[in-house]
Amino acid sequence: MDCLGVIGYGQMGSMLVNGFLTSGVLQIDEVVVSSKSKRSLDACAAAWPGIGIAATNAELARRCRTVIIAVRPQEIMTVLREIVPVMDGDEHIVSLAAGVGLADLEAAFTGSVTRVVPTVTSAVGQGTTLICHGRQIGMNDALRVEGIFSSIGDVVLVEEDELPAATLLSSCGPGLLAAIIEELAGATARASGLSPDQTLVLATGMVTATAAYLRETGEAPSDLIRRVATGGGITEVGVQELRQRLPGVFDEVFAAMLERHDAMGE
Ligand SMILES: NC(=O)c1ccc[n+]([C@@H]2O[C@H](COP(=O)([O-])OP(=O)(O)OC[C@H]3O[C@@H](n4cnc5c(N)ncnc54)[C@H](OP(=O)(O)O)[C@@H]3O)[C@@H](O)[C@H]2O)c1
Ligand code: PRO
Repeated sequence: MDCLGVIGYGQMGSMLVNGFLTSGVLQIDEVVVSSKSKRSLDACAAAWPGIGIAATNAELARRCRTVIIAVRPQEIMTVLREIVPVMDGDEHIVSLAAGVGLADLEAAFTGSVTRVVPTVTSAVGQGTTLICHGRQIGMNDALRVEGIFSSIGDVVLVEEDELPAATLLSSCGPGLLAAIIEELAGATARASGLSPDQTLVLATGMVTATAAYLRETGEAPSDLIRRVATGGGITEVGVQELRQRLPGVFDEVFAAMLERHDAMGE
């Protein structure tokens, strides 16, 4: 059987195992997991009775043709040094490590390699997984991985030089937006008698509805702003403030994050 292995049962590893098994794209006897700690492996075995548990990363690599490496970028080369010697070379390695380039991955493993950048929102079946295949990828491996990740949300293929900024938007974005929602809800609570819990419900409802409106109508954000901001009314004051300050803030935020992204692979 062509098993899929997940090395690292942390935030992403556990989210992917849950997503693939819940969606039904993979069956329980098609998935094998390894992780550093017994605690994570016990949590996995408890959540998914019958799932394959490998005692070592090398054992997982011997059992699986497709191997997703979901450890932190600083740890991926150690993992590759453990698994590559026991592999035949016709397997497919899928790296989630942000900032670790195909050149480094392909230097460690000369077979099929793919970089995948998932997003935490796939836990609720929403959001976009970015995929960038390496030079040695075959059609079957490419389609298999794209199909598996399609089961937990949208999939977009990107070139490697597009990956850093796209990662910031698709994958770091939920964290950025959560920080903005926190501020919107906090400002509302401070300016009203509403509790933080109440304003958080209002804020998440408004953000979800706004994204749905833009997606469903196809209107540009500037069109929506024109609809909301009645001339001489309230919204235009706020939008004017934000338009003055936000481009600079976001350029600075992106510059800092891109610098960190590029340093992750070092
Ligand atoms: N979080 C995101 O939203 C996100 C999005 C896109 C890409 N990524 C990428 O996904 C990767 C994982 O991120 P994460 O947020 O899931 O990190 P995380 O929660 O820290 O999980 C990393 C896991 O790796 C395991 N691990 C560490 N060394 C290992 C080894 N030698 N062998 C086997 N397992 C090992 C740890 O295992 P134990 O728990 O057993 O100690 C831990 O559970 C990173 O490369 C990150 O860049 C993350
Ligand atoms: N989460 C990982 C990080 O913050 C990679 C993209 C999203 O490093």
